Amino acid sequence: MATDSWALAVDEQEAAAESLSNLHLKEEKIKPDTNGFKDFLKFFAFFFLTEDRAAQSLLNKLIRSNLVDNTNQVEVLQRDPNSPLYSVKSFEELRLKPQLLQGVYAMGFNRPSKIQENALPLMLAEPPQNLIAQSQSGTGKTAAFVLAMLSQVEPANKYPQCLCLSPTYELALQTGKVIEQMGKFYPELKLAYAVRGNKLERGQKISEQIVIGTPGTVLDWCSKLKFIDPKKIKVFVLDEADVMIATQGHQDQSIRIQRMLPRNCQMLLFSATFEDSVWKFAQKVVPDPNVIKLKREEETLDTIKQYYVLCSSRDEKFQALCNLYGAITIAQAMIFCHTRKTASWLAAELSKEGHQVALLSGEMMVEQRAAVIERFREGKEKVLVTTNVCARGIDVEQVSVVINFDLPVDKDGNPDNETYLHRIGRTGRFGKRGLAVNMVDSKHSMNILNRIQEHFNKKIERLDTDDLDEIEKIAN
Ligand SMILES: Nc1ncnc2c1ncn2[C@@H]1O[C@H](COP(=O)(O)OP(=O)(O)OP(=O)(O)O)[C@@H](O)[C@H]1O
Repeated sequence: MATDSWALAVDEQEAAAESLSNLHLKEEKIKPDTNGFKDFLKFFAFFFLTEDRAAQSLLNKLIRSNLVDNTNQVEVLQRDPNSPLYSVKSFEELRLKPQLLQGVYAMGFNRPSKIQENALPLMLAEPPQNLIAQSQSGTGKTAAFVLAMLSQVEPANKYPQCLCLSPTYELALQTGKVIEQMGKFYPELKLAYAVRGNKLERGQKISEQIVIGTPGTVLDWCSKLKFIDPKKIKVFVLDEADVMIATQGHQDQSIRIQRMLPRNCQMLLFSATFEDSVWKFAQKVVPDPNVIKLKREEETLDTIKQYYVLCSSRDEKFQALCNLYGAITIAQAMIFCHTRKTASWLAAELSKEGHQVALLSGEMMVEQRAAVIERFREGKEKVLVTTNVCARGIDVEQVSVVINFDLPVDKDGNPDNETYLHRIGRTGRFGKRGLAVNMVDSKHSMNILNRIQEHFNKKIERLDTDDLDEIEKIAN
């Protein structure tokens, strides 16, 4: 389970429990049905966990304007190991149609990203090859398959030839935007969205050459409503496979769509992660695949100075935080809390002290979260208080200090080392030095801190006034 999902689930459970206890106050005679409540929580957690993956993915897309750097090697497993392995260092080498090359350059792409170097020649080969590709979010997968689709379309044929599945309506719109941008100099090329709410007349046929949509609607359009003739599809893309299979029903619908396509249709599947379930699904929908993988860039703690501060209550932790701010100048800090209740309390207290504070938490709409992150990036706020929703995948270069107001724990109350790494990995990026301060307020949390130290085999020192000069240099 993704740890950020866990934090969301914590928040949702907290909210659910609260609203339920309010109900009990009003209707004292009604005894809670504890089993029913547990089922309700399970449903709640499941709903938010699956929703959360799609929301996180959308958030990443909204706040990202650049490629994510990755110096790891690309691993390529070819279907036919005897055929030469091609990779390209420039877009010209791909012999794209001039309108497309123009579109690529207009987007500001000078050269292919690491994953694109290998994926593009494979996807554009003659005959086109099937591909399963995995690389971390932001490494250029979307741009790669969009280019592949645009290259294979015959604009003169006024029927769907490329079909792309996305896990949600919002993600489909984002990919659609990339298609529109890249195909800007190709006016005869049209795109249709097969998403809920997009109602067409019965008996109508779609003339757009590219269709992007969610599995349920695409399935209806291909089978029941017959808006699309699946036998004419040349390229089938399954995007965000890891997010897709987290939603119930999407897996079956995708497989049913895939079964309707012609045998020689090119099948492409993309995913940011490759757990077993994704891999099994990928093999079901992509026959005879080539496989490309790019390992995630490892986060390390080498450039981060870690300290802890001993307190005895939440108020004392807050006081310690104020003392820290009083003692040193901190350029920009991210503060992590376990629940959104604590996060909003802390944000309010810090504001009262005169800090410019931004609050980011799970109940916000993705667009709102993206706007908060953008403002923080621009330096409009100097402190960002958040829960785990924000622990992953967000690059805010100027963050010099990360504060764990609450240490990260999993659902059983054990140290959550992965989340610790992701949280404090927000600082000390790109070779710069960073500072992490952990607030410890009980024997239990001291024990958690000790276990985190052991796990990473890195000493976390107690913060002492003698250290202030040293940490000021990092924090400012
Ligand atoms: N060759 C390139 N040169 C410069 N920028 C690029 C290149 N390819 C993609 N980008 C840009 O990098 C960002 C990330 O690319 P893209 O969205 O394709 O990644 P992704 O791997 O599909 O991410 P996600 O998994 O989140 O969908 C986008 O802003 C995109 O415009």
